[in-house]
Amino acid sequence: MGRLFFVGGNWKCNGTSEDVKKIVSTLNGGQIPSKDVVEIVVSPPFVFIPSVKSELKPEFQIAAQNCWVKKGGAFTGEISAEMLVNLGIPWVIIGHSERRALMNESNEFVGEKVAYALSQGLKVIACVGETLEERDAGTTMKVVAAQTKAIADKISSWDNVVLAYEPVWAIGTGKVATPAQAQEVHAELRKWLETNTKAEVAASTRIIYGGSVNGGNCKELAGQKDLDGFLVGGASLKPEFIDIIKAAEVKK
Ligand SMILES: O=C[C@H](O)COP(=O)(O)O
Repeated sequence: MGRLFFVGGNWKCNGTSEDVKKIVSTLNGGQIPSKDVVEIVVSPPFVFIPSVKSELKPEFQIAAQNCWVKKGGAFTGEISAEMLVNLGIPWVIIGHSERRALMNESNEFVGEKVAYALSQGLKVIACVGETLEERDAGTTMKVVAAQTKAIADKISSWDNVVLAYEPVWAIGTGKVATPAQAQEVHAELRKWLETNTKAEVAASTRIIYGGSVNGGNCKELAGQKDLDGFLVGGASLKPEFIDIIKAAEVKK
């Protein structure tokens, strides 16, 4: 079976309730390809999830931006996977580089989180990616392989995982990876999955790209063989997110 193009919009820690209303209205008014062409997920900050969920068209699914590593309890400030399931939120982003860097989330911790979220029935957008120093040192593949291995070591199925390759140097910088740079890492990641999991997992797992994707560069990126979609930050707050969703048509 082919890999359904996937576009995620990560709103990060942005917006007021007024901003959110505007984004929702833009998304609801946009002409988007049908569900057999693209799967779309938006990830608002936790506090806005219930209103966005009730107001957005059903073509847009919801992802949380994080969840706790195990069952909820005395963990002040955290949101548990069980709570997301309880609210009918199907997806969660785990291992975003901002959390790895700013909250010191290690590869192992990210692997545990992915496993726990999956065990509760959530689908996971699992993020990996190298820093500029790591790329310059020629260690990109070593870094993303270690991040992917820490996840693979903890899970028994990749069915509900989308792997997001997000080079840290391209996030929020306007410095997008070239289509060739993105394709190279995506192909290597697929090869890693083939060698270290199963050929079927490598063939069916969607590997999406994130890092300064916008309405202007999305089509060429989408044309790359091993690139199965996007995780979009800044541009997911703007009307051009609709154009990025439409890039799925390149794969038809
Ligand atoms: O999760 C999304 C990524 O961090 C990309 O963010 P960006 O599109 O603003 O570079």
